[in-house]
Order: sequence, then C-alpha cells, then structure tokens
Amino acid sequence: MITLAGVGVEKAGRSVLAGLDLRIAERRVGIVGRNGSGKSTFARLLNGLEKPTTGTVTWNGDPDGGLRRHVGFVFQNPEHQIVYPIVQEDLEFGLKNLKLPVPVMRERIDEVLARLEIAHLRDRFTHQLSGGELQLVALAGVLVMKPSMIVFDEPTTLLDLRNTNLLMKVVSGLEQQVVMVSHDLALLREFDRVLHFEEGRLVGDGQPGPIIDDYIARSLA
Ligand SMILES: Nc1ncnc2c1ncn2[C@@H]1O[C@H](COP(=O)(O)OP(=O)(O)OP(=O)(O)O)[C@@H](O)[C@H]1O
Repeated sequence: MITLAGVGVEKAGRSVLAGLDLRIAERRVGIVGRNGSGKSTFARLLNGLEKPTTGTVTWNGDPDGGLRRHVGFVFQNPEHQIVYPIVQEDLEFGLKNLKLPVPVMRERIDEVLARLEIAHLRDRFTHQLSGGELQLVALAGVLVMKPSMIVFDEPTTLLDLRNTNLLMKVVSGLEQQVVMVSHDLALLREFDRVLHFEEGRLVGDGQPGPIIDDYIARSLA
C-alpha cells in the first residue's frame, strides 16, 4: 500500500502539488482534473519518477527503494518507455535485471503477449509499430515485471476503439492495484475511488459517482 504524508511538489519555484495526505488501498483508483491540475505529477510520485519537495511517499512504510520495485508505470506516450529495437528484446530488458532463468522469462513474455493479443508483434521492429501497438507493447513491458501496482497516465490517448476496449478488458482483469489518470469518466465510474485535483490540491476524494459529478459541475461552471 502506498502512503503519502505531507506531500508537496514545487517546480521552478511554483507549487504544483500541495497538502497531500492519503493512503491508496483500493484496487481501482481513478484520477481526474483539468489540464495542468497536477495529475501526471501525482501519478509519477507513486513510482518514484517524481520526488516530493516536502513529505514522503512510501510503499508499505519502506522509505527507499520500495516504489520502483512494486509500482509499474505506463506512460501516455509509449515511446518514453520502449528502449530496444525489437519487441521481444524490449520485453526481456527489465526481466534480465531480475536475473530470472531464461525459461521463466520466456513463459512470462508468452503469457503477457497472449493476454494482450499481440503475440504476432514479438519479432517486429518497435519503430515500425503503430501508436496503439506501441502502447500495448509498453503495457506488456510493465506486466512481465509483475508489479504490485500499475499506474497508467492516460493510456488510451493513442488507441482506436478496438484497442481501447481491449486495454480496458485487460485492465479490469488485472490482479494488481491500478491507479489511472483518465479523461474517460464513464470508465472511472466503475472504479472503487476517484481523486479530483484542482490547481495542485486534492479537492475531491471518494466514491466515483459524487466525485465525478462534482468535477463535471465545476468544469462547466
Ligand atoms: N518541469 C516543470 N517546470 C515548471 N512547471 C512544471 C514542470 N512540470 C510540470 N509543471 C507544471 O505543473 C503543473 C502540473 O502539471 P501536470 O503535468 O502534473 O498536470 P496534468 O494535470 O497532468 O495536466 P494534463 O492533463 O495537461 O496532462 C502544470 O501547470 C505544469 O505546467
């Protein structure tokens, strides 16, 4: 479980996030807010990509190291996380660091490629893939690592309707905790909890129905 205590983030002398004290224990947590409200910064705090200026972000109380190991991150733009020229090599990259035996590595990769229905992409050059295919490969790279939590920052931006549906089916079947920044409010209504950010502050936190209705009302005001 992730705990944020007294967390604030400043950038270029400006407060981007402030006054965050919360625990994330639910299985499906959505994040909403206007452009620039601090959603991505919050998401990045959860796996240590972003460091708080004040306060702490901890995984089960572990002050260092825990976040990177336990929390996977799926970027809005998959080009930010794909490193190797061939899909299979890219999927092996993180697993090699775990020093897993080769058959275990292969088995994990096969299982994830099948689950995402992208086994046919295994030997393709990553630079030749479409935006949607690349997004699914990026997700595969996170899933093979079997993190305890997966943070998604607007994962469907590049996907067509079919792949959006596929991604959502995959997400709903994940055994892991999921935190997702999304503008797809219908999707987030199915979640267990929604956080609403406005100008770097948490202005709503609770059941999706009332939080999303309030977000819509404020956006239209
Ligand atoms: N390196 C930086 N230096 C200065 N300001 C920054 C920096 N990175 C982000 N910001 C500012 O912090 C604020 C929050 O940014 P963030 O990307 O977290 O918002 P967001 O809610 O995810 O926005 P969007 O929906 O547009 O992706 C924005 O005003 C942004 O301009």
